[in-house]
Amino acid sequence: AKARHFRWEVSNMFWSPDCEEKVLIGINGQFPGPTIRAKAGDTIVVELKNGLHTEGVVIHWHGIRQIGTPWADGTASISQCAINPEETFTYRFVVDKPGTYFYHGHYGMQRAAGLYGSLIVDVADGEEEPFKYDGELNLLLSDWYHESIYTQMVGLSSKPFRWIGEPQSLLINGRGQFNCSLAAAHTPGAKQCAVAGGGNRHCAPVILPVLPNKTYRLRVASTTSLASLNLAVGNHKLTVVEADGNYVDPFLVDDIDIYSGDSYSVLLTTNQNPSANYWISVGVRGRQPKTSPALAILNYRPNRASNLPPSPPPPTPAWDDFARSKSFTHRILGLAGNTPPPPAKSDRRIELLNTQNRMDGHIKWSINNVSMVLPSTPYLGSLKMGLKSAMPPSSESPSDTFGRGYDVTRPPANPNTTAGGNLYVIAHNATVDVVLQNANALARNVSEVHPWHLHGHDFWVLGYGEGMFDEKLASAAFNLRNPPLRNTAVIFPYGWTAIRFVADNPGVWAFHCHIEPHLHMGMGVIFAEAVDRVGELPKAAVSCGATATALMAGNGGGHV
Ligand SMILES: O=C1O[C@H]([C@@H](O)CO)C(O)=C1O
Repeated sequence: AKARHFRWEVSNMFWSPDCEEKVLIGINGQFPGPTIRAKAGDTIVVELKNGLHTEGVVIHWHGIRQIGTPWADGTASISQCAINPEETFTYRFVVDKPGTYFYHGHYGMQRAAGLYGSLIVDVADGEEEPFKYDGELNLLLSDWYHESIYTQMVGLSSKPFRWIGEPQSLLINGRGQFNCSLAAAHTPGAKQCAVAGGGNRHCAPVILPVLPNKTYRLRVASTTSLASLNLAVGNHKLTVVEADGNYVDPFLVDDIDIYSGDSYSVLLTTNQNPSANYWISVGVRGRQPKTSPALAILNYRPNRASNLPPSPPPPTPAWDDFARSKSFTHRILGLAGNTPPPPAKSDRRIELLNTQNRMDGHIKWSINNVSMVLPSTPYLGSLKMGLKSAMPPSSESPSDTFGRGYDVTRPPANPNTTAGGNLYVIAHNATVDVVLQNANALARNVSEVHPWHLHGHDFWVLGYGEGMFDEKLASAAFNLRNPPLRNTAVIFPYGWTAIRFVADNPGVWAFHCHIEPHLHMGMGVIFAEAVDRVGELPKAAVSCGATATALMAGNGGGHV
């Protein structure tokens, strides 16, 4: 294992991800940010300079558990103080497990401003993947808005509420096509996009060169702000082998659904007519699509990349065919002999009702009727140093359950909600079940998809169900034999999802809907786990707010 050093500077820059020029957040002049490639067991060291001039920044290493380094998780207000303009913070952490990961901003809505990139961990020397392939291709998927994140955030907290709407473009490796289609020949009324991006290097479509009769590992991750996606490759089937940095029991599909926060590896064999190229198409699912699919070209060499595929791009399944989405999701299972089974019993069950609510004329998302707000002093420091005053309003223990009388099939009878910290204190090494219960939103006959992401852990997905969670029926149906390990799990409209994790990683960890505006509107909770066991905190992680004041007064108590 070795240490891999990176020196990065985050800055705003002009960029044209879909050929329309906007300002986004890049790293070292690149968008998406540089790809980190490492081997399992390596230590990653990123010296991150904030070149944004007027706002803080942090970076979260999505899917990396940060075992023993909770201060490097990169969550503002939770694991560290945001890095001030012109200052540098050093992230140092071990990537202990091979897999397909990514990193992204976790302060305000900076992820949606383009602050993201890929993080790929190969097996350690001498180890082997449980499948074979000849080559590898990487696709980082995102969605893109033409309004700035500042306009979006003001809208979300305005009275009346202004929703961000659907994205203008979908991006593959940061490249999209707005107002035109690469496949205009097959898309009535569409204007043909220039194949090379009309000379604009930012939006030239992604070309993936392959050789015939080989097997490729396609790594796919989604860091969308809102969109749930579906990816298909014309004429080719896909074998799913990895989800969120964990191997799965391989299964063959025509296409994959991918929610924000998910990552997959799929194997693709180039066994089609070698004289043609093929489309890779990424479209919207789960919400009424108003965004054109993003297209990339699977380029069978030695064909020219500019030879557009002769057949139409594979269609995205109907956005509201949830039965199809569920059957895909239910097929994801742990790999026998590789994925450890979950503990047979849990010590605690936390049931979280997800509702859309009103608060003083604003629209919010609430968990057990409390909409999450974050404190000005990050939790990891304030809890470690015992500073109660640093907590957000009404951070008294939130509830482990919600009233079973709640009707999840209808808009809330009383939509009023309050703000709070949603801070759950979890005992060291406890086995915890979390049941995420979906419900009807404010509008009638609307219940949305929410992908929930847990920091600091992988969890087993024990099961999915429809309607109100029923303890007796559900726990009998839990899959304790071969559930998949993941870090992100979706709740389907009007349904519930049950997960299990072991609290074996002291720290303060966010657990939240990965849809950027939903988190911004309060859709999350915090798990504070055995903070007394956390090692000495780097000073830079606590040099703000009440922890800075305590340190100046000499009350650090040896915690930093
Ligand atoms: O949080 C959301 O708000 C809107 C809508 O519910 C209210 O305008 C929407 O589609 C969301 O996902």
